Amino acid sequence: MPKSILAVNAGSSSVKITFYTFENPPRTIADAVVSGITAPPPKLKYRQGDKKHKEEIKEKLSTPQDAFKYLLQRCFSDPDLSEVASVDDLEYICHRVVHGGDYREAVEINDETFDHLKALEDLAPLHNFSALEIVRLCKVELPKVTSITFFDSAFHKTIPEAIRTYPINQKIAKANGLRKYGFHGISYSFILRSVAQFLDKPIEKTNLIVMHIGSGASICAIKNGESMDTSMGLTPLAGLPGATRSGSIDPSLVFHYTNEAGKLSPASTTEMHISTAEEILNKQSGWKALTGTTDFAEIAVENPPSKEHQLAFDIFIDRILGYIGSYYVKLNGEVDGVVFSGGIGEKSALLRRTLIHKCQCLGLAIDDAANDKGPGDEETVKDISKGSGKGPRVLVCQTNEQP
Ligand SMILES: Nc1ncnc2c1ncn2[C@@H]1O[C@H](COP(=O)(O)OP(=O)(O)O)[C@@H](O)[C@H]1O
Ligand SMILES: CC(=O)OP(=O)(O)O
Ligand SMILES: [Mg+2]
Repeated sequence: MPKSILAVNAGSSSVKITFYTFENPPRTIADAVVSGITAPPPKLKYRQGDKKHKEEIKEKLSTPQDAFKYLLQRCFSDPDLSEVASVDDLEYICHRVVHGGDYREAVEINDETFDHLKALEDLAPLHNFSALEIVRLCKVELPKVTSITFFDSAFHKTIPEAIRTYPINQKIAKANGLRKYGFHGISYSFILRSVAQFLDKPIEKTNLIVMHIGSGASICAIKNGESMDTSMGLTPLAGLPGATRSGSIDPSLVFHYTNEAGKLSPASTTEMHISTAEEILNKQSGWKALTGTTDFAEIAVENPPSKEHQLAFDIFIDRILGYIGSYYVKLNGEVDGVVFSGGIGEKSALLRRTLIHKCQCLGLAIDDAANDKGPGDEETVKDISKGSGKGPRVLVCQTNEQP
């Protein structure tokens, strides 16, 4: 039987896997996702051709590794999924790894590259740890299958020096790799390809402002088909707030918040070192700190249940607006499209409407009916703009972060 490719994406609140045929172009065989790992009970969604299935998971799955094992087990034991009945049916496993440091392209995992990625973990412990644990699990439990890691940061290798450099001592910056890397790049490159095709423009002539807004949220300015700026930085903490992340704040704030900022947080393990400051700003901030929920669907509602919910919504809108304005200017007003993607961007008509109404001065407008309807299941890109077709299009893109 022909072999398959397994793609894995361990996000902050979900693990998604997709099986593809090993051919060019690959065809999707099945995909499955466990979501709600940080807001139990976890939920399973499964799709194979026309067959769709949703359920609440009874088992306790508290880590992405648990979720990955659960997903693999489910798929291998599904009698309808005869193409992938066991490990022997897999040719490659492609892993999404958030932080690739100076790697500009994908790499095959061997002892040397794995060790290099482990060393990088200090820069992004909260984001690389889960994915690398899954890479390690595959190395040990599925040793015959080649693992390839694809990096979120690689798409942003084109960001110019003046944008990627922090104004700090450059000797220290270079020695410690302290610069803007940027993330969500697998998603941005999928969106760029899909939107350029939708607009019938060559990729290298396409200029976009793209929002990838989910539990982790970022925004990217794409000029002539290349990333020119993005809101995340050295780590995914910078820029927009998220489910549990503060986003950009005054860096001094953390020393006023606690005098233990530099100490190791209790969440650290022998393998993963996180400072108390990183723990607070990455895990105890964002919507969760403001409202108690990590689920933006409870916040983005017409009549929010509390004024804190309204405040969380208003803060998010304010921060996104700041970047749209800045990127519009950096792109010299030559913008083909403003694109919404990620769990919130794809599903919240209210957020899209609120935001675009505040961007009228840039010539952006949406068709309320098209916006309320959102994209259909099989629709990768949907145009929700109003008007003659002049000025930037407002689009929703159902992104695919599977490497
Ligand atoms: N209808 C909705 N309105 C607003 N937010 C939503 C809606 N549906 C899902 N979301 C939010 O999308 C986020 C998850 O986005 P996703 O991109 O899948 O996350 P991750 O960063 O884990 O990959 C969650 O905060 C979820 O609450
Ligand atoms: C880079 C990042 O923030 O990823 P996620 O959205 O999966 O948390
Ligand atoms: Mg995500």
